[in-house]
Amino acid sequence: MEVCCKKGGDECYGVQELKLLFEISERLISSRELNKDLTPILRLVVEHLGAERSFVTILNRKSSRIAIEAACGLSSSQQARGSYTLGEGVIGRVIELGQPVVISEISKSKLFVNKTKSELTRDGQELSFICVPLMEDNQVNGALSVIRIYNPNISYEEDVRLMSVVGSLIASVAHYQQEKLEELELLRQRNRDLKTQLDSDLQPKGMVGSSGKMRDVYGLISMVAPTASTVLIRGESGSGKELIAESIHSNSQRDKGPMIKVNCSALPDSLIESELFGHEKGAFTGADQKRTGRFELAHNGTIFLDEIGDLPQATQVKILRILQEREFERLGGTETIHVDVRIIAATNRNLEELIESGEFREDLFYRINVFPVYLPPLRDRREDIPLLVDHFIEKFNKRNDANIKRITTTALNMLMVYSWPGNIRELENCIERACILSRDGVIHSYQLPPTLQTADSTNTKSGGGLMDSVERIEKQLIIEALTSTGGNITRAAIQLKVTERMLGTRIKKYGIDVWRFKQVG
Ligand SMILES: Nc1ncnc2c1ncn2[C@@H]1O[C@H](COP(=O)(O)OP(=O)(O)OP(=O)(O)O)[C@@H](O)[C@H]1O
Repeated sequence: MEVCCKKGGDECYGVQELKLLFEISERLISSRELNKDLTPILRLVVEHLGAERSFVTILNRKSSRIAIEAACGLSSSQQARGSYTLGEGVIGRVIELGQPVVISEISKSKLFVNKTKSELTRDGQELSFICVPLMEDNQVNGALSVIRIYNPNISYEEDVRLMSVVGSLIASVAHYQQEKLEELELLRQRNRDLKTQLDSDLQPKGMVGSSGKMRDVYGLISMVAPTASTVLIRGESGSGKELIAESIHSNSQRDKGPMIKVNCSALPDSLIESELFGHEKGAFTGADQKRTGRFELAHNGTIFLDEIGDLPQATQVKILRILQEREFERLGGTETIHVDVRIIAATNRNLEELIESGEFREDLFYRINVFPVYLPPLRDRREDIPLLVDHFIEKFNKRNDANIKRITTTALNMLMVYSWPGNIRELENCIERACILSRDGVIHSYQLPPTLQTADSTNTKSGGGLMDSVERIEKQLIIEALTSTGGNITRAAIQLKVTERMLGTRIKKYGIDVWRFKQVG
């Protein structure tokens, strides 16, 4: 096949052209992000044509604005300035009319608006501007432009022809990628909407935490709440069992009915039955009036039996009967009382072990263990800590009419590494205390309780004396200042209101590695 050969030399122009187009199409086909991959393609065009610069402008159909998408030979500020309206300047006109335009000497042209504020001549030589439309399906989506040194002996026809081919390659891939991106963005948006809807549907009111483990719990709650099933909530003390019970009740069909709470471990054995089932007048010494028990009070609602593992054996039998037959008698009474009550039980004890040791009835266990919900301890869902901290700060700000704005990174880090044996209750107390201690609207690490001030979390050896505590606080303050100033000793010293020299001495004394705080990039 004979290739159109306009120039002589080692390699004829037609073969070079084909090579260029082949390389450009290969790059375009394998491109994943066109705007990133366009610059090397423009570089190839610039090199091939011996040009100065080249850039691609894209028309945004919604705003009718034209902006530079990628460039070779333009600085980022020049690129940012390259914004046109339809019909404005050469580029605006090419895109509006869908026709190529060539300006042989741009310094003499009125049409060339030079929005990018680039040089109009190069070393005293005139520059030419060649601009072709990017067409796809008879629609103009943008333009490909090249600026090269003016040479009256070169025909621009060749350049326009080559650039039109490159332009149509870019346009078809851009169009395809644009469609794919729009489709992907649409799917992402739909996914986000569904997720938000699902999260807000599932997350019970007043419950904070979006960790995977908590989302599983929310899922279980949303499934079991509308049913009449007995629920057993298991989890360590302070992990939020009562909150879960409340949300099961408020999301059930009994939400208009009462929610009665009984802490089975708080009542002595002698009182528990009278508390739960009530008593008739004269049932025992001191029972000078009839009393309605909690089960009766919970009629048409929910009863929450907290710490069910602490119930005495005799009471366990009566609860079993209620679960099976929904009936009981008051202490000292003969009348059988029927109730419509949903039971939610909770425990932080190992019921299986209690069954083994004979302290808990196996038949009752199977009756209450219909739908167990296991609440993970806080140390297993540390990602919820920042959200919980914000939640509690807001809660205490409201309650105390205070204005605590934030917690320092060091303090938050200490909360993140602590093991939280008392779970969310302990975290809540810890934040309440720190909010009271804070004097500058910020929670600092030294305002956290001593249990958190361990060698592990502060990286200091713990000691018991006053001087040890002072040193620990001093070190923490220095670390916080270095963290907030990105390791800038001058600014850290100003923040701490000490001289740089004094700060330097302390940094040395505590062996603080300042480089650790330097911001990268
Ligand atoms: N997910 C949560 N979001 C916000 N606050 C929570 C959450 N979980 C628990 N809390 C708060 O933590 C405290 C302890 O929670 P709760 O009383 O429900 O724990 P518990 O497991 O029932 O404790 P115990 O076993 O000691 O009875 C409460 O003040 C509660 O409001």
